Amino acid sequence: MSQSRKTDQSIAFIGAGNMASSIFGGLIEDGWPKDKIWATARSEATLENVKNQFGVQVTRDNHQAVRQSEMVVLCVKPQMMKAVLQELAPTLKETKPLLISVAAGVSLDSLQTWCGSSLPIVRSMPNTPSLLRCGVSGLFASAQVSAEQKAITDSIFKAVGVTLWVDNEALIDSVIAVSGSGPAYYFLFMEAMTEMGVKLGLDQQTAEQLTLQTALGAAKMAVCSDVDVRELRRRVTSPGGTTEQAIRALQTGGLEQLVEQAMQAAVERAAEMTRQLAD
Ligand SMILES: NC(=O)C1=CN([C@@H]2O[C@H](COP(=O)(O)OP(=O)(O)OC[C@H]3O[C@@H](n4cnc5c(N)ncnc54)[C@H](OP(=O)(O)O)[C@@H]3O)[C@@H](O)[C@H]2O)C=CC1
Ligand SMILES: O=C(O)[C@@H]1CCC=N1
Repeated sequence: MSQSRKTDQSIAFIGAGNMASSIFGGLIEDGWPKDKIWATARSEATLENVKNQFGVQVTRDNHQAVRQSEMVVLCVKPQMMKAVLQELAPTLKETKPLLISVAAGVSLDSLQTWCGSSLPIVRSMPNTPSLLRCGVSGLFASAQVSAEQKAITDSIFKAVGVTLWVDNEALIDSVIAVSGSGPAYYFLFMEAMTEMGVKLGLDQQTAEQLTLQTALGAAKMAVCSDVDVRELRRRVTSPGGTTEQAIRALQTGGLEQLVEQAMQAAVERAAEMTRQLAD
């Protein structure tokens, strides 16, 4: 269990979808007591699923969850955030919890305005591998967040992976482009490799297993090795061999430029959402 965490504190997740369940699933794996985790959602179906799968406390009443908790993790869609916070404002004013938002494209200024009182707020950008405690989260704290609250926030996200603090809020959009959205880029690559494996005559299951185990092995090597990924790639690429031809096809097809365009598009969308959602 993580050392700096105060296990007597309760934590409320407002929204119990993909990201919230990835985080509280990881927290439970890390030994966080289930009875100190609250999750809310709109539908009974979501709450029932979450209760059955994770055994956390559930309610459709956001106020009830917030009243029970010292920390509130906001895990609704960016477009829902304003309505949720404005509705919760009186309770937040009364209980003054630490707020942690996971939403892409919602600024600290907007969050502060919508909750109607000056609260300590952390913006986080985790990713879904948090469910397996293999996540990575970028974090940025508002000026009101104390050193102790920063340490607790850090321990929450460390329970589900690696944490990195950025010193400028705008960099959260860069974190989104790299690691928040990043798992989807790799999944797309895996989809394409599996599909081509099938076209090359392998059955679906074999193609998929070869692809996934290769992705896992490559990621593990990249993380564990003491040489960089360029060198790891060089070691696979025998001069005059097969990999050289495959890499040449990827590079002449514009892979690097495509990655740049994709990540730029993610950053631009985050900035656009920030402008659209602010008022
Ligand atoms: N998915 C990802 O990889 C990442 C997502 N994020 C951020 O996480 C946030 C959530 O995304 P994600 O988990 O994918 O979305 P989901 O749609 O999976 O989850 C949203 C949840 O919010 C609940 N909800 C909606 N309205 C309310 C309300 N008024 N009160 C309480 N709960 C409510 C929904 O309830 P119900 O189930 O009943 O509809 C649902 O459980 C977003 O802001 C996103 O930017 C950040 C990093 C990565
Ligand atoms: O696609 C999104 O907007 C969210 C944020 C990062 C990953 N999913």
